[in-house]
Order: sequence, then C-alpha cells, then structure tokens
Amino acid sequence: MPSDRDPIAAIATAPGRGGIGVVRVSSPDDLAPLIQALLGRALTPRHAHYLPFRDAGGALIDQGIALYFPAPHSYTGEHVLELQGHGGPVVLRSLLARCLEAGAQAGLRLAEPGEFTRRAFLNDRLDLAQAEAVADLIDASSEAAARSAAASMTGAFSREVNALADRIVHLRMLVEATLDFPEEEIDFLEKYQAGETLAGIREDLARLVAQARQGAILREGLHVVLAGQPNVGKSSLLNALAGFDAAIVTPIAGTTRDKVVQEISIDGVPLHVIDTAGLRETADEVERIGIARTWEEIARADVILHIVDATRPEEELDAGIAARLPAGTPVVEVVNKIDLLGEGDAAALAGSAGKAEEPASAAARRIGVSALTGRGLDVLRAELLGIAGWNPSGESPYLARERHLQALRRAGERLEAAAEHAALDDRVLDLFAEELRLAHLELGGITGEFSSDDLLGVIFSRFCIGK
Ligand SMILES: Nc1nc2c(c(=O)[nH]1)N(C=O)[C@@H](CNc1ccc(C(=O)N[C@@H](CCC(=O)O)C(=O)O)cc1)CN2
Ligand SMILES: Nc1nc2c(ncn2[C@@H]2O[C@H](COP(=O)(O)OP(=O)(O)OP(=O)(O)O)[C@@H](O)[C@H]2O)c(=O)[nH]1
Ligand SMILES: [Mg+2]
Repeated sequence: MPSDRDPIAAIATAPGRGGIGVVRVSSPDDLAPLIQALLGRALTPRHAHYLPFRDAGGALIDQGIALYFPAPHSYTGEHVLELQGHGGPVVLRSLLARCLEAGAQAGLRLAEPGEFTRRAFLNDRLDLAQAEAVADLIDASSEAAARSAAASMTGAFSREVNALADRIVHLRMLVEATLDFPEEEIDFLEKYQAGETLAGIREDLARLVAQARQGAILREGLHVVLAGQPNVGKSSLLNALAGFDAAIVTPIAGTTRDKVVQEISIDGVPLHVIDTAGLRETADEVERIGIARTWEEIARADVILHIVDATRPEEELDAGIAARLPAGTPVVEVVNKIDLLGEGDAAALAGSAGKAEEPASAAARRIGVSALTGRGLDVLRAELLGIAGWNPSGESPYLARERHLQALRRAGERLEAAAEHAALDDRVLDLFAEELRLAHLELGGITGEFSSDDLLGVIFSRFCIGK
C-alpha cells in the first residue's frame, strides 16, 4: 500500500524533449544519505550545485544542477532533492532510475499523479483550493484563466472563503452561548443584530459566487453554436470570429456537412464556437446525418446564435427553427449580410443589441452583422461576453471549479434557511445555529478544512505525474 510517508520520486517536467528537465525526490525522512549515495558529497541547503550525475558504476549520465531543500522549506514541506538535467526523455529516465536504485533501501518509490502537491496539502503548505489552483494554472488555456488561477494559488480565493467562514463561526458562537441561557433567547437576535450580520454575510457570499462563476467560465469556456438555414453565412461568421478560414465557405447551400469546432477567445474568455450543417429538409443522406448532429449540438449549447439572412427576412423556415430551439438556452438572432442592405436598414440592425424593436421571440436578441465586412461583430462579441456573465469591469474572477461553486451555493442555501428561522415569530434558535454550522461545513469543504480521503484521491489523481 502506498503511504503518505513513503519517499517518492518522479520526473517533474513535461515528457518529451526540452531545454532542461527536472527529477524531484520528496521524503519525510532525511535525504542526506540518498544525496551522499547519489552525488558522493553533501549539498548546501538551497544552493545550486553544478555537478556530474553518475550511474551506480560511475558512468556519466548527465552534468547538471542539484538543489536540496531541507524540510520544511520546500514545495512539499518535506525534504526535497531536485536534479536538473538536460531535458531529454532518456536522460531523465536514467536519472530517475538512478534515484530509485539509490533510494531503494529507504523505500523510495515512483510518485503518483499529484502526489507532491498532495503532500504540500497534507503538510499545510497549501489548502485544497490552492492545490486545485496549481493544476488549473498548469491547465489554463488563456491568459485571463492563468491570471485568476495564479491569484487562487496564492490564496486570494481561500482568504475570502475563510473570512466568510470566520464570520459565520463568530455568529454561531454567539447563538450557541445564548442557547445555554434560555431566558436570553428571546432578544438574542436584536441584542447582537444577528439579522443584519447574517444579511451582510449573505451579500458577500453572493458576490463571491458571482466571482467564482466568472472563473468557471474562464475554466470551461462557453459553447457557442452557430445554427440556421443553409447559406445564411454560418461558416463565414465562424471564420470572421476566428480570424482565419477554419471552415469551408461556398455559395452552395449545404456546404457544411459535419460540425467544425474552433476555439477562440474574446478578451481572454475562451469560447468553443461550433459551426454546423444548415437546417433544411433534404433527401441527401450525408446532409441528413449532419443536420441530426446540428440538433445534438444545439441541445448541448450554452448559447445559440441563430443566423438568418438579411436579404431573406421573415422566412417561415426561420420561425420554424426558432420554435424548435431549447427554451432554457440563450439565443441571439444574428442577421447576417447587412452589407447587402441599404445603409438605413444596415445601420438600424448593426449595433442594435438589446434595442431590437421587434425581436423574433421574446427570448431572442437581434444583432445585425456582416461576416463579409466585419460590421457588427464587436457588438456580437460584447453580447456573447454579456451572456457568459462576463463582467470586464467587475472584481477579479476566481478560477473556481464546479465543486467550489456548488459548495458556495449550498452554503448560501443554509444561510437562507437560517435567515428564515430568524424571521419566524417563534424563533427557533437551535435551528438557526444548526444552519450556520452546516454553512460553515460547506465552506470548510472548499479549502479542505473538512475533507475526505476519497475527495483528495479524486482531486489529486487528475494532476500530472511529477506535480
Ligand atoms: N525548480 C523548481 N521550480 C519550481 C518549483 C519547484 O519545485 N522547483 N515549483 C513547484 O512545483 C514551483 C514553485 N513552488 C515552490 C514553492 C515553495 C518553495 C520553497 O522552497 N519554499 C520555502 C522557501 C521560501 C523562501 O525561500 O522564501 C518555504 O516556503 O519555506 C519552492 C518552490 C514552480 N517552480
Ligand atoms: N454579402 C455577403 N455575403 C456573405 C456574408 N456571409 C456569407 N456570405 C456568403 O454567403 C454564402 C454562404 O456562406 P457560408 O458561410 O458558406 O454559409 P453557411 O451558412 O455556412 O452555409 P451551409 O454550410 O451551406 O449551411 C457564401 O457565398 C458567402 O460568401 C455576408 O456577410 N455578406
Ligand atoms: Mg457552412
């Protein structure tokens, strides 16, 4: 059974060729004997030593830099040795094998994915949200995502969560103290302005949820599906948004058969834009399959852009499509090819987001664009960010995970229940206190103050090896 007390080793850098590569060892026990066996000398803590790395027979493997971080001043909080060699896969595998051989007697084994960071968590170097942010920083697909992961990694998100938890605990302490003196229960809420305090906590929690939601958008990206009749310019619009020819465009209706997915980013917010086969009745077998896939994409979309042709307004077919779009998904009606309209009509449509005089349906917003000239695309981009809930001037987002969002929401529900108890005529203080306790538990789950071994297993197993 692998244990959290075993010495562990792994290649810490990405597999493949690179300028340099790192093998790292971490152990709760003194690493001096391993260092002596490996390098034939002692290392000055936290100093870079340029040394030959040799195999057991004395043959040279590489010439590199060795770093020794004695506990607790290391990434894991344990004793850590780093061998920084040249970044070839064979060199690094040989270095790792040499470490495992030299450390065999001490029980040195290969690290599991995320095990270094798991140790950092177990040794209180990082809390759980910070550890998750390390993985999110590595996985970040945009600058904005990386920036907010870095903020969470240094504890900005955790501090907000902890501050809320502290305020809940304080309030709970006051209630629990009062519960011991039943005669004081009557005026507890007034005496400590518990109602106002609770309202303030709930307000700040709601703000944190909003910031976390923004982060979730950065993490996951928004799935935007371009749908509409053939030839309205869906593929042209994809290309215009992407800035290059990702999809084939021709004057022939039915050009796009299979979906085309393109990752784009608007102000650092990642979007997965999906171009689809035009929707129409057709006898063509291939096209029919494509259209079935279009509907599958529509069902999965976060946002649907229903593209219509400005020169073919009010088409029955478009009304039919609009009626079939899922009710819960935001829809933007994009009127394309406004370059073919007179200037008056084009101007009325372009830049008219939200000001549509007669939107196609109550739910749909209408924006005029030209995929050809680019007119109106900025308005469309802003609209997409708005639908994503992206608030560029808002407070910095936290790259929260679904796990965090759900815990925050559940904490919010507990506080809401507490507020309801407080508002009742026959105030039930012990129920009030219990809801506070449960809200605290939810927040503590985010930072790992309360966590199960199963949860840790799930979280760290998704890390890369060597992290
Ligand atoms: N070479 C190398 N680069 C790396 C890492 C590493 O482990 N090795 N990291 C990780 O994977 C990240 C940096 N994380 C680290 C976190 C803490 C400490 C550390 O030694 N902390 C001590 C000393 C702090 C100080 O000197 O002020 C401490 O906190 O006590 C080192 C790296 C990114 N770059
Ligand atoms: N004038 C003008 N023509 C456009 C515009 N957008 C697309 N077109 C033209 O409309 C035709 C169809 O464009 P596509 O982008 O292939 O249309 P689509 O909706 O992807 O069509 P399917 O893949 O067949 O469903 C092409 O000839 C484009 O050049 C536009 O904004 N203005
Ligand atoms: Mg197309």
